[in-house]
Amino acid sequence: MTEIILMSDPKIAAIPVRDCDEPLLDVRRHDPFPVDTREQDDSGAFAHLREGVLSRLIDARKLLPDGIRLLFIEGYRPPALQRFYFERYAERLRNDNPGWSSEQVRAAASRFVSPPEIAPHSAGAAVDLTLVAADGKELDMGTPVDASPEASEGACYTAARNIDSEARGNRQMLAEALTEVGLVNYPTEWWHWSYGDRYWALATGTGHAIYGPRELD
Ligand SMILES: C[C@@H](N)C(=O)N[C@H](C)C(=O)O
Ligand SMILES: [Zn+2]
Repeated sequence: MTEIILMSDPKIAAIPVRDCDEPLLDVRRHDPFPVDTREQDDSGAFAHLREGVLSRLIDARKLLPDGIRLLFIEGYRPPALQRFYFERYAERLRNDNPGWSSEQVRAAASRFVSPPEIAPHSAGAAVDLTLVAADGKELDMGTPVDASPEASEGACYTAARNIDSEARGNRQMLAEALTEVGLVNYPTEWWHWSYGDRYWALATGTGHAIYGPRELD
C-alpha cells in the first residue's frame, strides 16, 4: 500500500496558493443532487462549493450507474468552525493519550480533521459525499460518513480491508466517478474528496493550489 500523506504533513502547508477567486456557489440553487441536512447550519454555509468543484460533481453524476446518485453532505466550512473541530478532536486525543507529544497529537488529529490553516473545506474545495439508491437509501459504504478512525477501527480509511465486498464495491463506484472528473480523495476518509486545494495540488503534482481558505462573505 502506498504511504498516506496526512494533512498535517509540512509538504501540504508548503504548497503555495494562487487563489483564482472563483465564487462559492450554493449547490441547492443548482439542484444537481440531493443535499443532506445533517451538517446544515443557519447561514447555509455548508451547502457552498467553489464553482469548479460543483461543475465537476455535476459531470460525475453521469458516470454513475442508472439509479445511483450522489448525496451531498458538507462542502464549505468557515475557518472558525474548522478550528473548533480541530481543537476539540485534538483535545480528546490528548486526554486519551497523555504520553503523546504535540506533534503526535497534531498528526493523529489530522487523520480526521484538517489543521485549520490548510483546511480544504474552508477553501470551498472539499466535499463530503456518499451514494444513494433510487429510493433515497444510502448505499452500504462500510461505515457511516464521518466515522472516526477510533470509532470505526480504521474502517473509515478508503482502502480498509475490514469492510465487506459490497461496501468495497460501493466505495470503488464513488471513487471511479470522482477520480474521472479530477477530484482527489483523502485516504483516511472514503467520503472526503477535493479539487483545487493544497492536498489536491500535492496529489496531482500541480505545484500550487487554486483555492485557499476564505470567509463566505
Ligand atoms: C471532520 C471530517 N468531516 C472532515 O471534514 N475531515 C477532513 C479531513 C477535514 O477536516 O478537512
Ligand atoms: Zn471532508
